[in-house]
Amino acid sequence: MSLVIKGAALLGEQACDLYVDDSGMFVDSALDGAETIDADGLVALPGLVDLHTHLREPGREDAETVLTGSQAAALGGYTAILAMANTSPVTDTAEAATRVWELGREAGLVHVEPVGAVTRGLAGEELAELGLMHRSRAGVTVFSDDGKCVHDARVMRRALEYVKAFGGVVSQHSQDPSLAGPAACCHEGELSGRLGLPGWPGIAEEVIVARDVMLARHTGSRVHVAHVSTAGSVEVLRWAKAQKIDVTAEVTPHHLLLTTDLLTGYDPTYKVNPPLRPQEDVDALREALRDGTIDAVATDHAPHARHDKEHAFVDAAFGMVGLETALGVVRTALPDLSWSDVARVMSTTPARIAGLADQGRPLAAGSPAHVVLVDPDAAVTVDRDASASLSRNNPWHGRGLTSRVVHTVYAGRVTVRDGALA
Ligand SMILES: NC(=O)N[C@@H](CC(=O)O)C(=O)O
Repeated sequence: MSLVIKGAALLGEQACDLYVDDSGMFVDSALDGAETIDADGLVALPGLVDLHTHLREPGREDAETVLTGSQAAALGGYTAILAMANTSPVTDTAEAATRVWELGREAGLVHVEPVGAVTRGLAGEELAELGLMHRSRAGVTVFSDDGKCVHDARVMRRALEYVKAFGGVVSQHSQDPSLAGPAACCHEGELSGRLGLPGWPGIAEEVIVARDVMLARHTGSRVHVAHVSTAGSVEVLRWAKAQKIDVTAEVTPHHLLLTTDLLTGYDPTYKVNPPLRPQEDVDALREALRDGTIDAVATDHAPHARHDKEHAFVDAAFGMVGLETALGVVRTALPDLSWSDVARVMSTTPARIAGLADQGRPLAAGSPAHVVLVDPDAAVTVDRDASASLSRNNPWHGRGLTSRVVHTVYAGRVTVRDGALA
């Protein structure tokens, strides 16, 4: 079915019409019998790309499946997501990666790109089948033990050397386990002491970021820093970029807006890894995203079933859902960010980091038609029960956010129409 998208403001600038042919490509003129989408007053951006999504299939289909995660992604304006490897079983073989890729194609709502584990079983010891995963139909190029840090420097070095051969990248969960162990659950500071919660100090992140930057320089390979959360990590990244070291970084929407004082009520909804930090860190992260020190926004969408989250704070699972709210949170946290900068940090750059040549492309003839149409001024009150995700661990419930995803088009197919799954 061909499409005409009428009157959308491209990247918030001049309004024009976009034409899509029945093969899902943008073309120069309207085709006969095309469906019309009225986009008057809406901003058009290239479909969003998420470098960091946890789908729970296989293993925990009660918390999320590839289909429900894809639905949540489409509702959030995404046309591609990278599915993290910490499923059960772990995505550490070519077969496992291919299966996730196939499930994504069957769901058909966004491109689902499997992330391969760096080490077998995420155990941090032996490298997983990196080359076989890359050569599989899934064509894995991003590798991560996310949820766990590749803490052994020798293993990290070998992984970087290995993936360099085929242009892969290692996305690191930076958490030195000797500085922030398994019990650490709250930013270490005056508040963690007062609440009696085991602290997760910023330095546990920063020492790994610093080490990995040096390993990237030494190997000439590519490191991506997942969910940066501290001002100290930003300083290291700023230095590394000035040295032209091949390192990129992402920040989550929640680390751009929420702070550690939310933990005073011991509500596990706010338990996340890395933890929420003080306002000084939030300010540094915003500044780093504006000036390009941090390259991308990635959701770290981490759905959890109620019975894994509703526990005493120390025992509850880490994580928050975020696909459906990411754009609104970014707009609320950084209202001065231009639409072309939003497109850069939520689509173009993440697509480049993940090597997704079909995504994050200009909205122009010759590109695949992946587009999100946003009402820039809408005020939305988040309702966790109106979500497509199977999980309800939503820290934005009841909060007001600016801007609303109205329509999403993936490969020329309308996946979201008027804010609902098409
Ligand atoms: N980000 C989170 O808080 N949780 C992640 C894994 C992790 O990074 O701990 C998850 O898989 O639930």
